[in-house]
Amino acid sequence: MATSTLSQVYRENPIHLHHIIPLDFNSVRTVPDSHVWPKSDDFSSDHRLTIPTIDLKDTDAAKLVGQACETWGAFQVINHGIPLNLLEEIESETRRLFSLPVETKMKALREPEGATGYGLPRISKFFPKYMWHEGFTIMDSPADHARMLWPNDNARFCDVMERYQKKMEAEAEKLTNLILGSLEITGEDLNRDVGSPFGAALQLNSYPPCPNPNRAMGLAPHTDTSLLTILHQSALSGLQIFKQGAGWVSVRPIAGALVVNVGDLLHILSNARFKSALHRAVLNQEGYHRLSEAYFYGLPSDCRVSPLLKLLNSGEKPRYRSVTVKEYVGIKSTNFVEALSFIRI
Ligand SMILES: O=C(O)CCC(=O)C(=O)O
Ligand SMILES: [Fe+2]
Repeated sequence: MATSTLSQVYRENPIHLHHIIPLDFNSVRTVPDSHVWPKSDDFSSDHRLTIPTIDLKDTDAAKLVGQACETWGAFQVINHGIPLNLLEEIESETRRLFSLPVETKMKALREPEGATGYGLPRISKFFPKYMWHEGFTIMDSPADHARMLWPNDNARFCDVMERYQKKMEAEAEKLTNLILGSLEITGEDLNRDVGSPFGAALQLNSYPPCPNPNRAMGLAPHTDTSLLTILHQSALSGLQIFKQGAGWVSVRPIAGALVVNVGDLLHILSNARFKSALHRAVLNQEGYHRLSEAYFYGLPSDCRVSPLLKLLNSGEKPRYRSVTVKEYVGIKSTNFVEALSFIRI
């Protein structure tokens, strides 16, 4: 297998254990002070505005995804070709994992310098308060951690995760070609500039029922360090995208749809034509357990990214200097949402 994009870099940027171990969410009746976020933050989003939903069978799909990436940095897709029963399977295996007793989940805890396994979101270290979130990260095969969770009964989990990653890889490649196609850039142009193959990670997210969802944060605002991210969310709203001039906008769950968002790497390659979407997840108000599965489609750590040659040849001035993925992930792991401005020309 190709080296995973992030695993080497994470090894060089270890995280302290207290930023890895999630709370035992079942054992608390009130939100502990460590998890209370400032009241001033408004978690609601009551306007009707939302990201576009694009039918991939539409003959105009390339144009529509291009527009959505320019104006929102995110959109939903239907008729994407991922079988509905696979979406149901990934959700039910995600639920099975997070429903395990906390002592069992702790057996698969991510190592301080590791990239995969159970734990808090990596972005926790940037915030003074903890998030109401537990996650499980997979790169390539989940077998090692799955064996710690289910010593004798992990075949189904591994099978679903592996099939899902394969389908997502093909879907992500198709979407990347469609998005770049809207700029008349082909897969070959991309390969010439950045090389291949791609690197990826699958992140399972769990937002347990919260005694006071208005004072706790599911997943704090961030952009993804991917080319693009494909997210499947359970039938509960929670994901919000920040839109300049409008504020936080909710992404309504549509049964069978997938959410796609532009990550920082595509932002750089497109010379900021496509915007990496600032997004967050708020908690369910009715006390339901929300789940999501995010597939990060990125580039291996030694790839060099800069605005694509074809754009520059057409007269655009580069807005970002060239960086390796490894270097960019390092910049992001210290500067977080400011990372792009550190490489701006
Ligand atoms: O759960 C969600 O809706 C968002 C997840 C997300 O942004 C992520 O995993 O990076
Ligand atoms: Fe994200």
